[in-house]
Amino acid sequence: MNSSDDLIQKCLIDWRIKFYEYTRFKDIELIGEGGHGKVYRATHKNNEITVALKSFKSNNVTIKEIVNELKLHCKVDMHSNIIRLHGATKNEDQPNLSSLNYMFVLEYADSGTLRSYLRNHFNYLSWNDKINFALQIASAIKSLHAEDIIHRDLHSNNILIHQKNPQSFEGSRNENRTFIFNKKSDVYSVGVLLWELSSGYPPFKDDVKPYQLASLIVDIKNGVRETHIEGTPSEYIKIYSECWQHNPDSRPDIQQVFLGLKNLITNNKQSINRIAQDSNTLETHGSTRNSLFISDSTEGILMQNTSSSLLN
Ligand SMILES: Nc1ncnc2c1ncn2[C@@H]1O[C@H](COP(=O)(O)OP(=O)(O)OP(=O)(O)O)[C@@H](O)[C@H]1O
Repeated sequence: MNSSDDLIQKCLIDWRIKFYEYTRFKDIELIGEGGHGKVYRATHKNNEITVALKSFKSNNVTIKEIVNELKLHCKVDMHSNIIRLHGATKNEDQPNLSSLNYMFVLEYADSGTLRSYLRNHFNYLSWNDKINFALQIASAIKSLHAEDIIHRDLHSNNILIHQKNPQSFEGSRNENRTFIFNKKSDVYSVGVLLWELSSGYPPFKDDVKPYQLASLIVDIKNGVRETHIEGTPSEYIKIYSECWQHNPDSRPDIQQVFLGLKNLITNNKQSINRIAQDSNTLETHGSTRNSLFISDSTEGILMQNTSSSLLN
């Protein structure tokens, strides 16, 4: 055992993180790769639960960063919209590698990233679904900020969908970034995500050819923003426009964003009830009305971890 092993093992003990024997996993299959290393899907032999195993490339990540990421996961592990850390494992099949053959054992999200989900399913989403997704994102960031954790890298490829519920899953590991990030930077990113939920695609998607990138960045710094998508509820526009204000001090905090979205859902439900009542009244007078403009699927937030309704 080397000193890196010692550090990780100490962290597992201190933070009461469960260790799983690597041999207890079967059907291990590569499903993705990010800056830090590869991600595999696997099934635990005892209980048939599917998990994600996240590995680390020794060149790209330091032990300190891995230990920090473990601690971050532990701090926010209670939130249903943040991918749960089940524990850690170690791939002993590769004894020549450094201790970075440790892997995280994570909750598995079954429906890909938010960006790909929007690409494939946008036309099937009601406004209620979109606001519901927005609320879940705000709720996850609210719980990070409550622990004074800043995400710093929030975008639709960092949010995974599990049975239709978005789970924001990555605390940022990059401590050496040049930019200074604060909670209001996350709020800006939430504003951009809310716009993406209204459009189905990331901002300025047609303007980001390499030769246009530099001028686009200057434009954005000068306050240029995407145009609103027709049909977007005005209260929703107000929320994301406040989030992406140029001056960070003018942006709301995440709690305010969360409450704004929650009110929007409550108001929509009241509209639905009103329409349903109108509809009943009309039916008793011999006419029919099929005009529910928002499907009532907000239970997704309440029914986390059930097969029909959950949100990375
Ligand atoms: N818990 C998970 N469940 C299902 N798929 C996952 C999970 N974690 C990661 N993936 C898949 O693996 C891909 C890469 O994940 P990773 O965490 O490396 O993303 P990244 O944010 O691009 O990387 P980094 O944070 O290192 O820059 C994801 O885009 C996703 O498709």
